[in-house]
Amino acid sequence: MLEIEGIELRYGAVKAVRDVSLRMEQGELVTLLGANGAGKSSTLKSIAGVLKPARGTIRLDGQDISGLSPEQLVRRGVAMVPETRDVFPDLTVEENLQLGAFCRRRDTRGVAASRERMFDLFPLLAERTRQPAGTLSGGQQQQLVIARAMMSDPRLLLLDEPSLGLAPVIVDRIFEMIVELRQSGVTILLVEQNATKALKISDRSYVLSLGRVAASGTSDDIAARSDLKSIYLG
Ligand SMILES: Nc1ncnc2c1ncn2[C@@H]1O[C@H](COP(=O)(O)OP(=O)(O)OP(=O)(O)O)[C@@H](O)[C@H]1O
Repeated sequence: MLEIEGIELRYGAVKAVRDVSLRMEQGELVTLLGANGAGKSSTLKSIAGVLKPARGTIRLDGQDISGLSPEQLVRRGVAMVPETRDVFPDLTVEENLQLGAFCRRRDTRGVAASRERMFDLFPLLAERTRQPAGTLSGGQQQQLVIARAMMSDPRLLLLDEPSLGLAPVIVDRIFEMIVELRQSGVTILLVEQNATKALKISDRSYVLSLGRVAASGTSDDIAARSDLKSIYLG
């Protein structure tokens, strides 16, 4: 479904990613691990069209998508939940969710079905539809940004550090929700500092170091390699 070949990503003179290649099959849950600054977020941003590769290609279903805008990519089924977890604080939970469906406004039935699906998965949001999103707790806001991304009915969901800064009990719930989303058929690329938990729920993993792939394999194999821990734990 997704093939990244030899991408280089830059912020001006800074090379954030030097040479990353990765592949994902439809329905897989893949984790990207790496210390701070390894290039994980930049890789996600390039798939979502936020950062254009200076070199290399990104293909979705065999088509080169490296020049497309974030909006074009949402229409092609790619949604990203950035690390910044930014809700629209003055808008209600309901309004935040509806904004996630901006690219399928005419599909009223489909949007209503997605909304019901998200309320099943995130019952806390169903109880708070009229509440301004800025008044939700951190864990609730994380649920809202995942649900908002899911309102575009993506086939590929990019999740950047969904557990960051949350209490352990909430982190467990977020991980359960990721597993439920995956079971519903969404392909997921997950960036996580919480390596132990991420390796437990994912099929395969890539370990990034200084903008390159240092190792890749099944998550069980990566978890068993003690030599990699110092690389991804920093
Ligand atoms: N907006 C930016 N401008 C300049 N340099 C940046 C910018 N964003 C990231 N970088 C640099 O690019 C490199 C890779 O950053 P990136 O955020 O992709 O890493 P990461 O693995 O996601 O780390 P973290 O967990 O800290 O987010 C780092 O050296 C970082 O300082």
